[in-house]
Amino acid sequence: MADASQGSEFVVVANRLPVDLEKLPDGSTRWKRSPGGLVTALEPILRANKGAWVGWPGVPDVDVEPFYEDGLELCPVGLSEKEVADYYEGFSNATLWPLYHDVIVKPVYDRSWWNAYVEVNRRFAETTSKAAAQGATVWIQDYQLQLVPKMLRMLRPDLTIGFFLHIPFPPVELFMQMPWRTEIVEGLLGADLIGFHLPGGAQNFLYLARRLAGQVTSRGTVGVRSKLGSVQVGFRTVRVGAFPISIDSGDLDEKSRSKAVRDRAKQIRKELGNPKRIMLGVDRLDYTKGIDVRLNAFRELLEEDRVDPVDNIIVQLATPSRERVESYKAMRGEIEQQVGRINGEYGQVGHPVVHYLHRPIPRDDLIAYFVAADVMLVTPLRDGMNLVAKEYIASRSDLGGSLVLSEFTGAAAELRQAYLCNPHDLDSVKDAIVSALEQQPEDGRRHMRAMRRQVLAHDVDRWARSFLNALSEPAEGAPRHVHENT
Ligand SMILES: Nc1ncnc2c1ncn2[C@@H]1O[C@H](COP(=O)(O)OP(=O)(O)O)[C@@H](O)[C@H]1O
Ligand SMILES: O=P(O)(O)OC[C@H]1O[C@H](O[C@H]2O[C@H](CO)[C@@H](O)[C@H](O)[C@H]2O)[C@H](O)[C@@H](O)[C@@H]1O
Repeated sequence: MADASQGSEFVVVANRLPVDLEKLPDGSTRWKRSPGGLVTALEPILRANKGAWVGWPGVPDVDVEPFYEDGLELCPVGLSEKEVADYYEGFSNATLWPLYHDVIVKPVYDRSWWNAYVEVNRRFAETTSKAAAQGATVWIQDYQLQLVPKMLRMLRPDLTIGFFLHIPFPPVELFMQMPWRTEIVEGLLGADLIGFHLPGGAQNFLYLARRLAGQVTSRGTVGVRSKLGSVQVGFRTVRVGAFPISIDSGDLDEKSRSKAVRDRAKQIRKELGNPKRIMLGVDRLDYTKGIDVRLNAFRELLEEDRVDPVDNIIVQLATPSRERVESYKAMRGEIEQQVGRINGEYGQVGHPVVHYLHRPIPRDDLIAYFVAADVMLVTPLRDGMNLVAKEYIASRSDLGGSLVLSEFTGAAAELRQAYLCNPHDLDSVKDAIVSALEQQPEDGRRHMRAMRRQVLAHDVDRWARSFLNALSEPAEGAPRHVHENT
């Protein structure tokens, strides 16, 4: 820590540090960038605020002291092999993740996973309590740490505590399945401000806080009364609002104009055999992302002769994710089978129609892929925001390309000029793909210009400032509960 005796004035707390420790075959280790949009969004904010980041170093059974990496102050929370299995893979990603993403796969409710979740949340709260200076601002991130706000408040009542949920907050009918629903709502209510991507999530939470308040009161613990935009917890007011996250759009815009990225984009097209149209998917390999949906839509379009396999190809870049969770293992197998089937039926020797990579791509290379792609395919069944859609738009400084975007992403609330589709309706996805492929250049430029205005004006810095400004306002201040587009 910068000054261990005093702690930091600003602390971000997230399940993962922005870097993961990688163990190499020769036994040595190195730090590499962590996967996912949360890290993409928060890293520039922490750099700008010169704060500390509390998180897990990404591998089990390592004990690392606080350290500096590339100018960031990092405070690791170690997890044992069993805690990774029960807290991260189990309760976070086989219980909460599917429950909060519309139960696309069935959530597993397991008491020993819940116990591990409570224990690890306690450890995060304790580490944060030591890292934060007197009166500091602490910003807790995401579903893995929903109990930390209350635990931290009990340890350090002097702190200002914000919480942001990066995934959808489910409607009451789904959330009520959760055996530990009251504990989770009470955990979140330890914060001064709770942020969601969209007003719908904030409304769902307010409704639940109100509903579960009855149970809390009747059990004789703290009474909670909610109104639009805020919840009264004893003498404290907890504010609840919508803050749609974004990206460092200026940086992507600038990089996309560089000669190096332009040249690499041309080289990518050449490497792919200079097809007429390149469609691109970029995702963590997650069942929420609808990678199977876009592949099915493409296969049917080829089958129906609506798309020519010589002229049109898909590149799917998929970062490995949560590989030991059963539903992720199964999905990987299914997607790889789909890719094999489409290539077997429609590819030529040396000319597949689906190019699939199961690995993370270096950042600059990724921007070059965005620049090279005629159509970006973003088809999640459910997604809190989806930063990839915004990254594609920010990278199209040439006003080229078009975006096929699922209505079930947070990004769809802002990117209204995309070819919107319902991923549960394959015809809708197929029609959106065909419209995007056949888009007239002048229409494309108009759509792209409008979407770029939105993404460039609403960048990650603005997101963080609006959340942190609201957090620093006195609790009596007007409740924030508006999406900037609504
Ligand atoms: N194959 C990949 N290689 C490199 N980066 C990737 C890859 N897939 C996704 N990413 C990055 O990870 C982040 C994903 O964020 P987002 O779309 O919000 O979804 P999530 O956080 O659920 O993974 C983006 O910054 C994106 O560029
Ligand atoms: O840490 P992992 O288990 O490897 O997962 C990576 C991250 O995935 C999720 O990202 C979400 O945050 C994005 C930014 O707000 C948002 O655009 C996206 O819709 C979400 O899915 C997860 O919420 C993070 O905690 C993970 O770090």
